[in-house]
Amino acid sequence: MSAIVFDGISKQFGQFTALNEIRFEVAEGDFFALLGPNGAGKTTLISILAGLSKPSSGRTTVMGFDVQKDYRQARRAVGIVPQELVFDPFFTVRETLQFQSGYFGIKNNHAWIDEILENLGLTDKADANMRALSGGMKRRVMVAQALVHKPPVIVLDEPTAGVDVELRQTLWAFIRSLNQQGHTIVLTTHYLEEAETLCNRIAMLKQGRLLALEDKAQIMARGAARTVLLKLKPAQLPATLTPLLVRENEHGFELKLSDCTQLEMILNEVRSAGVALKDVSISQPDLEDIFVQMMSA
Ligand SMILES: Nc1ncnc2c1ncn2[C@@H]1O[C@H](COP(=O)(O)OP(=O)(O)OP(=O)(O)O)[C@@H](O)[C@H]1O
Repeated sequence: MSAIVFDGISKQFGQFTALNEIRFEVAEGDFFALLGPNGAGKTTLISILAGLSKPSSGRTTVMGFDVQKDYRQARRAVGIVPQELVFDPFFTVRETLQFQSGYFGIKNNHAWIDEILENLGLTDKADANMRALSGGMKRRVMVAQALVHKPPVIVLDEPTAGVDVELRQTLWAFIRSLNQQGHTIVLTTHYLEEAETLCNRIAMLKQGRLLALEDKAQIMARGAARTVLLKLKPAQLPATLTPLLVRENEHGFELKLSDCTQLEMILNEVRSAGVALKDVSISQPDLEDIFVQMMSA
C-alpha cells in the first residue's frame, strides 16, 4: 500500500494556480524529500495532506484514508511538524504533549512521551512553560507534538530552518530511527545536503508543477556531469582536450567527464603531449548542483 497518494491535486487561490495536477505516491517506509524553491507549493500540498486546506480538485489519501471523506482516520495516520511555531504559552512542555494526546483520544502514553522528550533533548524542559523556552526548544516541542500519537506517516515542513547544528543532528538521528522502525517520512527542506544524506526518494516542485520524481540515486546520476580537474606542468592543455574544457583557473583545467573510461583517454593525451601531471581530482555533482540546474531550466 502507498503511504500517501496525491491524485491530480490542483489548488487555485483566485486566479492564481498554486498547484497544478500534482500526481505522485509515497511508498510505505520511504524517506521522501519534497524540494522546490520558495513559492513552489510545498506548504500548500502539505496543508492539503493534513486536511487543513481543501484542494480545488483531486484526491489525497494517507494510509488508504481519504483526507476529506475519512478525515479522522487520515488525521490520525499522519503527524505534521509545521513551519510556524504554534503553541499555548501557559502550558508546560509535558502538558502540551498530554493535551495533544488527548486530542487523539490517547491516554496513558507517558512512556512514549518520555521517550520522545529524551530523544529530542527535552527531558530537562518537561516542566518548563512553553513561553519560557528558546525558539529552538519550541521547535523541538513542535516535533514532539507531531509524534505523540505514533503516526505511521511523519511530515516535516522545513523543521531545521534556523535551528542549531545540535538540534539538526539530534532530530535527524531520531527521525532516522523512526524510519528504520517503518515510519514513512516526508521532508521539505532548503538544506539540500539534508535531503541528499537522509532521503531515498525525491520530488521536485516548481511553480505548482511536479518537475521530477525519482529515486535519489537516479536524480544524482542524471544531468550534472562529473568533471575532472587536472593540474599540469607546464600549464598547457593538449589541443585534443580543449573540446572538453569547462573552465580554467589557478587550480588547473576542469574538463567534462561523461564517463570514467574517458579518464584513461584524457591521461593518455596528457602523457603523449609530454606534459607532466601534477595533480588530478574528480568532482561528484551534489544535489544542489542538480537542483539549481533543474530549477533554472
Ligand atoms: N492563502 C493563500 N492565498 C493566496 N496565495 C497563496 C495562499 N497560500 C499560498 N499562496 C501562494 O501559493 C504559492 C505556493 O505557496 P507555498 O507556501 O505552498 O510555497 P512553498 O513551496 O511552501 O514555499 P516556501 O519554500 O517559501 O515555504 C505561493 O506563490 C503563495 O504566495
